[in-house]
Amino acid sequence: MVARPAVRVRIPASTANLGPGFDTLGMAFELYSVIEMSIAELTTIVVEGPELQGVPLDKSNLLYEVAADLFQKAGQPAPELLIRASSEAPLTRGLGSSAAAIVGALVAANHLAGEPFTREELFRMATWREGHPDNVGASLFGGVVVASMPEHEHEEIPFVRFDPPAGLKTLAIIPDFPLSTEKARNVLPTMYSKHDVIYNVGHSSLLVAALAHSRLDLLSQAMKDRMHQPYRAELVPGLSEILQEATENGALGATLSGAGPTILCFYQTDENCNQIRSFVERVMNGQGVSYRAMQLNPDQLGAQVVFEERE
Ligand SMILES: Nc1ncnc2c1ncn2[C@@H]1O[C@H](COP(=O)(O)OP(=O)(O)OP(=O)(O)O)[C@@H](O)[C@H]1O
Ligand SMILES: N[C@@H](CCO)C(=O)O
Repeated sequence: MVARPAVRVRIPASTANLGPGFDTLGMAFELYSVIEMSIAELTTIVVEGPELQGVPLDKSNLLYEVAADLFQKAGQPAPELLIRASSEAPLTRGLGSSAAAIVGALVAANHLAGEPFTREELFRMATWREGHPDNVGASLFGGVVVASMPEHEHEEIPFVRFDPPAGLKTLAIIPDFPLSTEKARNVLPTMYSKHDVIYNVGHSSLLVAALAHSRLDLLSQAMKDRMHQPYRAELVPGLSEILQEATENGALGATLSGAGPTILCFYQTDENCNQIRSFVERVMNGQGVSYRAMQLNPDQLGAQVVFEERE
């Protein structure tokens, strides 16, 4: 039998922005996608579980496109691939599913291609594919990642990764309706006032310092944002009320996760968590929105090759 290298990659889901750090801040969660990839005679894409139903199963699939592109960038012809994918994270909910898919396809294809690219180069490719470095940075490196977009595609993505504060817990409120990132970006203004820009620079800077130094007491102030959440509130029933009142109901801070519609509340104790759950239930029932609530732990490892074999 012909030896066919196969690789299995586990990739964490992520949140982006954390309030004011629009397109810049990301944090990874122990909520995983798994991608298996091997060279094949004919391209076949298999998806497992409920979350990935409906994605294309031909070469227009994001995973295949990203993998084929990596082989070409490495100077190798794009091979036929057998790809098997599953995801614990729902798609189009603000938990970085597209970023996890891009990162997973790059790590897997890079492995099959003989590791021609470093992790930093994969980060650069993932960032330009996704359009911003926040979710892809967190999925690739784990923990909290602060990164900014350079002007030119050939430049490295400057970033800092650090561990999330010990004891920081997250309750994700995941509405049952999808919201594409494209739609949630289209409601944003093209210009901002000097006042709002200064406001966000201040809050985002404070937030990074607070997370890096475990100053959880500062989160309620530092997570305030004027760049995207006020505009996206019209797309996410209950968001305004939760952002305004979460800290009076047990949360350290609250934020729209990425482009939404998931909302995250950070907290410390089980008692706080129960208080937040009751509060969110009142708000969402009042809005007639069905949702699920999920406790998420931070992921510290990022994308990992977990298994490699030869048939
Ligand atoms: N495993 C996958 N295989 C193929 N396509 C995928 C996969 N995961 C995500 N996608 C594509 O990414 C799209 C979702 O991307 P989108 O940016 O709208 O949402 P998200 O990444 O889940 O949320 P956010 O960017 O706000 O965190 C899906 O509709 C699908 O086209
Ligand atoms: N920073 C991005 C994350 C979603 O991809 C946004 O908020 O639009």
